[in-house]
Amino acid sequence: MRTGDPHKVAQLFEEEEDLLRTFSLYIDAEEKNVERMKRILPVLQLRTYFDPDNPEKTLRDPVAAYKLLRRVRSQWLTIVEYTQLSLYEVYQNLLDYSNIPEAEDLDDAASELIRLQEFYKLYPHNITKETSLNADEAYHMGLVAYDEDKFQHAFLWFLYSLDRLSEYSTTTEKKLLRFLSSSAYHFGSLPVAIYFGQRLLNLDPTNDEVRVELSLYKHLRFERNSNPDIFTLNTESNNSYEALCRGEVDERTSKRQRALSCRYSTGGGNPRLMYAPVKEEVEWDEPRIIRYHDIISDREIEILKNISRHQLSRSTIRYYGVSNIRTSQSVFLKEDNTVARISQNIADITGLSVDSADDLNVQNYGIGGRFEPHYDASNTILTTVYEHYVCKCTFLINGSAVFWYNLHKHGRVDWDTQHAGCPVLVGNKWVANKWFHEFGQEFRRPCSLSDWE
Ligand SMILES: O=C(O)CCC(=O)C(=O)O
Ligand SMILES: [Fe+2]
Repeated sequence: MRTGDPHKVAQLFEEEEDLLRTFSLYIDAEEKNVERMKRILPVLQLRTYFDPDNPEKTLRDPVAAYKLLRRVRSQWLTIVEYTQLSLYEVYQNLLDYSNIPEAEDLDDAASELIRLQEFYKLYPHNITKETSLNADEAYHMGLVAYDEDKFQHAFLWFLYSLDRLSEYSTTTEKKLLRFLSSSAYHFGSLPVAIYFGQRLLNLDPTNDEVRVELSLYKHLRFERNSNPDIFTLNTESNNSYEALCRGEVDERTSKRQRALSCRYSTGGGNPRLMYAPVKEEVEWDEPRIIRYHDIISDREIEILKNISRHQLSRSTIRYYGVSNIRTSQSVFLKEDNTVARISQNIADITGLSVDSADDLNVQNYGIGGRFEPHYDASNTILTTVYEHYVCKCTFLINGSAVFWYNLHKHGRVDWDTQHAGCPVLVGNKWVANKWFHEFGQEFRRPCSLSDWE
């Protein structure tokens, strides 16, 4: 179960409510049953009282034996009847059918959080500003990071946990110190490993294992000269996609952007746009990326979301199917009034024919949802209508669309059109894509033999 799937998370809320409600019903039913059983017990006891027999007599007297047999059988039947009224089994079945997160689901959710932390270079205190974690929860985060060999993140989570340790915590200072020391060691930060190892030894002086480890770390300290700073996340970027998502746009980009322009466009004199020209902004020169502002209203966005919500299924990518490269849910919408109006609007603005285009594709990304760098082109031209989207050139703008050609006029792929959907950090993101095909545009975007177009 991914926490990034908004639908599943909403379901879990219902599940939690059901669980507590049925538990309360079950307790009421059991309580009634226990009362009933308590009432029948003295009745059964009374029968033996009024019908006393001693063992020797019963052994001698066949009538007494017969009466005893009858009585015991009747008691047994009563007990069976009363205990069968218990709802225990029914309730157990109910529990079996409920969709409760498994231990692996918790690990997956923690793992997703850690991925986001890595991606956006977030410390535990950054990611827990809104919702803090207690010592046990933070300890679990640390364990998952540790298992994935992400020792710096593990260390920072164990430290966070240590800070929040209380009398209610299940995890202990000893456990945390042990993991802090060991994470620091694996990260290569020996002085820190020694510091926490020493603290642990002070707390637990008879622990020989710790003593041995500590002397190993001390020994190694003199052999190794680099001691990376485990407290500070490395913000130097090695991956431009991640850096762009974090908003670390370089100076060159912003200079280039300042030169770009903004205007009202009528789509080359399209009558439908004469009185309501569209705000057109050139956001990038090569490839030419144009943003159309306010081309979809909040109301239309709501309609698209409502139509799509129940039809969404996990997005796929060509040749791979379902993949972690693209973790959204999506649907190609059949034309209804709103969808048709949006398509027509896109056609008017771009001057392209929508007849050969794909249906409007609506995508929803939950927390952590992303589409890693890719090309859309296999003879397509892309328009994206979106909410909450960070692209190469700019930040999210609700209700606007960006447009670019994935293909040169000479028909080959423009390799500069690689793009991505950054992992969602809070809330969820909706976008809509309209992919045009090269065929059908012969007269609107004629091809060219020039290598420069
Ligand atoms: O979700 C995004 O922001 C990008 C979507 C995209 O590139 C695609 O679906 O091809
Ligand atoms: Fe794409």
